[in-house]
Amino acid sequence: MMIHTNNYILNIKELWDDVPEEYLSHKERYENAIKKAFIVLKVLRQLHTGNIQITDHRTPTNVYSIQDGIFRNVNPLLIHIGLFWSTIAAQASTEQQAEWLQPDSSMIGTYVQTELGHGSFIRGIETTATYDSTTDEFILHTPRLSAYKWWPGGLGNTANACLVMAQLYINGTCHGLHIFLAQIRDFDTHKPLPGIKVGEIGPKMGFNTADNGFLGFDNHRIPRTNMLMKNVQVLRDGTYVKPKHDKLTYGSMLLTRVTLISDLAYQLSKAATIAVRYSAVRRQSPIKSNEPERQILDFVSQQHKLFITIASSHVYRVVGLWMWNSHKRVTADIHEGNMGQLPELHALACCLKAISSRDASALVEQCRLACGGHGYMMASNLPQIYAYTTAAVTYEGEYTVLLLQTARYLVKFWRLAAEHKPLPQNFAYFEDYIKKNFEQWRNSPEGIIEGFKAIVAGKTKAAYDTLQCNLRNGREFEEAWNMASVQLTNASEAYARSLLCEVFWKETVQLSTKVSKSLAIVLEQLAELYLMYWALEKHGDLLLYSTISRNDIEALQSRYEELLALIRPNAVGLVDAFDIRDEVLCSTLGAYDGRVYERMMEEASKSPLNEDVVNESFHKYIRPVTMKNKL
Ligand SMILES: CCCCC/C=C\C/C=C\C/C=C\C/C=C\C/C=C/C(=O)SCCNC(=O)CCNC(=O)[C@H](O)C(C)(C)COP(=O)(O)OP(=O)(O)OC[C@H]1O[C@@H](n2cnc3c(N)ncnc32)[C@H](O)[C@@H]1OP(=O)(O)O
Ligand SMILES: Cc1cc2nc3c(=O)[nH]c(=O)nc-3n(C[C@H](O)[C@H](O)[C@H](O)COP(=O)(O)OP(=O)(O)OC[C@H]3O[C@@H](n4cnc5c(N)ncnc54)[C@H](O)[C@@H]3O)c2cc1C
Repeated sequence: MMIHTNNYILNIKELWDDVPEEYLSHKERYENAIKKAFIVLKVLRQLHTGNIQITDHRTPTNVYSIQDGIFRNVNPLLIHIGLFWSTIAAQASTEQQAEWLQPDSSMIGTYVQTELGHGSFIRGIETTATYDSTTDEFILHTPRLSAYKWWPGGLGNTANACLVMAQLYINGTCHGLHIFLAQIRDFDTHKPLPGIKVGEIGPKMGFNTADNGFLGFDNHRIPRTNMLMKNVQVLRDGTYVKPKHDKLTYGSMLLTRVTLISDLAYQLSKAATIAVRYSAVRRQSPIKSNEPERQILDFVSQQHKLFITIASSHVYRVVGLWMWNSHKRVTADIHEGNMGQLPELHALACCLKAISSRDASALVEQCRLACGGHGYMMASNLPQIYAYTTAAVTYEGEYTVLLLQTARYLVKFWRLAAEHKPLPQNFAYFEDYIKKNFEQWRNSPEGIIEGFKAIVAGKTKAAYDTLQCNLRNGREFEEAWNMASVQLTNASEAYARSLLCEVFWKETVQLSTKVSKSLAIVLEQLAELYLMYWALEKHGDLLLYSTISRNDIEALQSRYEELLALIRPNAVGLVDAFDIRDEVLCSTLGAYDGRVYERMMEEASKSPLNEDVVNESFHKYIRPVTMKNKL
């Protein structure tokens, strides 16, 4: 069958709600979401097996973006689709993949890593997998309360299998963290298997249909062949065959961090679409007293809040794709046994995941605030987008913890520079900074990119010097590192920003040669706006570390304001170009037709509190008090 994905899914009636999700209980929300999740899964399986084919020349990610509208919240199978299968595909041996990756598999899985006691510091994970050579099995065990798995999406009620991260023990020796496939519920009855304690963790700020769960093992046995064995093996006699790189087990986190950048770009484009369209409809106060009230989008301060969101969505789309391609390249190298590029990819993924999630949540919140009171309504969908987006600052590696990973990488290169050892080309600017080869400031995108590199060098130097000073004062390395950690994270943040500016600008300039002149102008305006915005935000750092002057900053400010005015006529067109359907935006404020007030009234009429003209609580609680006062 040939289908157009959007039309096909939009026509599946059971996927679309009559009653807004906010009015459902926690349990009803899950039940509603799981019903839809299995309809979506069926479509994905049909696409995968080729039973249905799409005519819109896009990938299953098309289904992925539509599902934001279907669920409004989160698909409880997100981790099953996004992490369970991909981890098996990346880390299981060919034989294991042949057995487990069947399209008609009974397994509904999840990725079970975090514990009550440990999330960031995964070496501290306490769940054990002990090899029993007499039975050729691993024994999974939760030794204490803090070792209970806690958080995995889909675990609470849905999953019957999972990939568990546990400490591998063979003959009393701990070989560190490894991944094991464990069945946890009966495929037929769905009851937890003996030795499994599993449940749901309760309501959260967002992700309330994600079915996050807890899990404990009481000496639960699984076959030896259930350890994921592509990169590392345990043989029948208990021989341990080491991986080529001991962090290959962390590959799923790396991949998800890369994927997330594009997902956050999409969340930003949704928030920008809602806020810009609303700002074109909403009129509030005249600019000159004798004129009619103006669209709030005409206020330059409103443009300042919104155009950076449009630009940032483009930045993260471009950089997300750039990282995706790097990931593909590095993975191909790893297949060939070459691990050389893995540390760089990890360092980039860590800081870009950290900054993209932090930027995205701050900008989504900015869009919500830019919609005034109406942005506070759930029916605007901005609170839900915020709750979804801000979770990404924490999951798949907490913000600060990831920035500190990138800092390790920067400090290594700074040490090389300080010791006058050869540096890779992309860190040659460290040497320039040490030799004080400062470029004359240029008020241009290229000048700003150079300025940001100077900030990275200056902040890395400051952090490195503090680290060395702490060491000289007799601190041990880890303690000295902790004492310098504020400066180290600052250096990482600056590094991420310089990468974002450089990649976005270069990719935009290249893209501009392939599109019409009028489109190229707008794309370059957006890219320039992004660079100017951040140069102004970080002008203090530029004054500290580059050759910028006060006059240069004033000129940047003028150019920035000029860019806001240039982008204003295209603002609505730019968000329309994100091409997000009303069914996905789910927003009274952001629909294409601009019927904001009508939609708000229509949504309000769905409130159960409007079902009765007089709510029965009046008779129970209000009237006895108010009537008594009258007497
Ligand atoms: C229809 C289609 C659907 C498609 C859907 C597709 C995608 C989904 C898109 C978006 C997902 C959206 C929503 C998902 C929602 C929720 C999912 C959430 C899941 C989770 O949160 S899973 C749990 C994640 N947990 C973490 O991330 C923990 C963070 N901690 C760590 O990663 C590590 O502990 C650490 C902080 C990196 C340190 O590790 P540790 O073992 O202590 O390391 P050290 O011994 O200190 O050594 C560091 C050393 O190792 C290098 N290193 C560390 N990690 C890696 C790595 N991943 N790769 C390569 N190298 C690594 C590091 O560089 C150090 O090297 P040195 O040379 O400096 O020593
Ligand atoms: C919505 C959501 C979905 C999730 N889904 C899953 C899932 O499917 N599977 C799964 O396994 N997990 C999942 N998680 C768990 C998630 O991966 C962890 O919450 C995350 O890795 C952070 O770990 P933590 O909660 O232990 O935070 P902590 O590490 O306890 O962080 C708390 C604070 O301590 C600081 N801190 C910690 N260590 C350091 C350090 N070394 N240096 C400096 N500061 C430090 C942090 O910066 C932070 O400020 C999910 C979490 C959320 C919120």
